[in-house]
Amino acid sequence: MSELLQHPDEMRKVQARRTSRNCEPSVWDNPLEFRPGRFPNTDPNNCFDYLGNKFQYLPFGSWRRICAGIPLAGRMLIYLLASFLHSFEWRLLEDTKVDLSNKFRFVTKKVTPLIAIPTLRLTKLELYA
Ligand code: HEM
Repeated sequence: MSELLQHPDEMRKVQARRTSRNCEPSVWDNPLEFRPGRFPNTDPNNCFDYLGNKFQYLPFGSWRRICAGIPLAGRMLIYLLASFLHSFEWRLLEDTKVDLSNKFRFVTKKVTPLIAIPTLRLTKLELYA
């Protein structure tokens, strides 16, 4: 990855150069590659913390209006995902190909919605209560 951008003026320049696919190779190493492992902040040298200090990655906003729910979201999202994976088998509709392309609007959305079908995998219905 190229050098980090930390100043708002630098970030504005980057935003101005952004392509319609919302990717910036000078900031992100191979930005179109699906590589979720680049985000977790387990490595102290990793710049991708989400606390609003690094302007190339602001999923919760920054500064005065930064998301008030970061601590809750940080804990709950993992729990929610783990519960979904633990409690259900997931499959796609027949002949579905996963399309990871996105459209950049106010929020980034998938071009093709992904329909995933859950089926129960726990042994007792009470466990879903
Ligand atoms: C993955 C989950 C979440 C994401 C990605 C997210 C993202 C954001 C973003 C981008 C903002 C706007 C920041 C700005 O204006 O600069 C925001 C604001 C806010 N979020 Fe979240 N949020 C999440 C979960 C939550 C949760 C769980 C809560 C509360 C339980 C919450 C409460 C708030 C509040 C109250 C604001 C307004 C803060 C203000 O304007 O002062 N968020 N969030």
